Amino acid sequence: MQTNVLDRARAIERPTRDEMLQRTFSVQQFWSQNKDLFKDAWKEWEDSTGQTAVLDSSLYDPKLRAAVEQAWEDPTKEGAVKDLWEEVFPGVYKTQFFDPDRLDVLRDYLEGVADADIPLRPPYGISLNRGGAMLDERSEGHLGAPNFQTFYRGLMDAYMRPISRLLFPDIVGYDTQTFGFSIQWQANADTSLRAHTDASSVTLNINLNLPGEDFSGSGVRFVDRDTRQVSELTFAPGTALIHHGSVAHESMPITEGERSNFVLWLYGDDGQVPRFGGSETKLDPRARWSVPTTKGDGFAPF
Ligand SMILES: O=C(O)CCC(=O)C(=O)O
Ligand SMILES: [Fe+2]
Repeated sequence: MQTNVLDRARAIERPTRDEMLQRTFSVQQFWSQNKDLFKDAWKEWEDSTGQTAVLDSSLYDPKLRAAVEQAWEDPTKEGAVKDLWEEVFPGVYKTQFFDPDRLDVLRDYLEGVADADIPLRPPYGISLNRGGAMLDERSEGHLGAPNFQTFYRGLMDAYMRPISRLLFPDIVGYDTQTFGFSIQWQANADTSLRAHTDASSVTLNINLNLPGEDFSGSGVRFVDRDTRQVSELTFAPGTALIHHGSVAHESMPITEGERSNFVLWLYGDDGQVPRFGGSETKLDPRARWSVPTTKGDGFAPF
């Protein structure tokens, strides 16, 4: 009997939590063998469910969006983008990234994604985050819905890369490749993450909590390698932190409620990241506000 790809994807037997936690070879095989099926299923899901939520630029904070759009039109005005970021710890900047009043659109969409019941691969980097999903098309089991992928691409190309180049000039040239995942911290489930650095040039960490969707704990503690200064930073709905992947950080335990974030990475071809204390390329603003022609290399850090 002929069944459609969506039904086939939904019916497929999935790896157990235990297998995922143990990272058995069969789990890896599951994602690689069903790659094309899941890709087709996401397309069919989007077409057949008449997804009405449109993920577009209206999700961004209006001030950030206006400044970024102006910089794309006239890169000499990029200073207005930089001015929106506050250095809240040495080498860590914060801004209002998404509009808190529009976040429900994104969250409703992500709920629809979960309800689609197409297998999604949780990030198993430093520790398995069972409520999260891989976002970049380089990752097997990623959120492959075309509408989401268009939004994600715009976020990386139109926002993250030029902003990163502006705040961290040394990452220029180490920014061709994109990677991303969502995470969810929840009391009594996945609650924290030990101190680590990211294998990225730059990490953009955006909070997706809705206004009033409160949580306790779950700050991110940063450590300055020169001074050993330690600060715990907290997220309000739609705010983002951006930092070199080399800045050590640790997610403190969540004790109440939930916290959802997008964690987005840039790095160079072959996983290259800038050398600490390396030289900075002087870039013409026009070069900063551009998209590299290099293709994704298909390599996934985890
Ligand atoms: O808890 C956070 O928001 C940070 C997560 C993080 O550092 C990571 O997933 O690499
Ligand atoms: Fe991290």
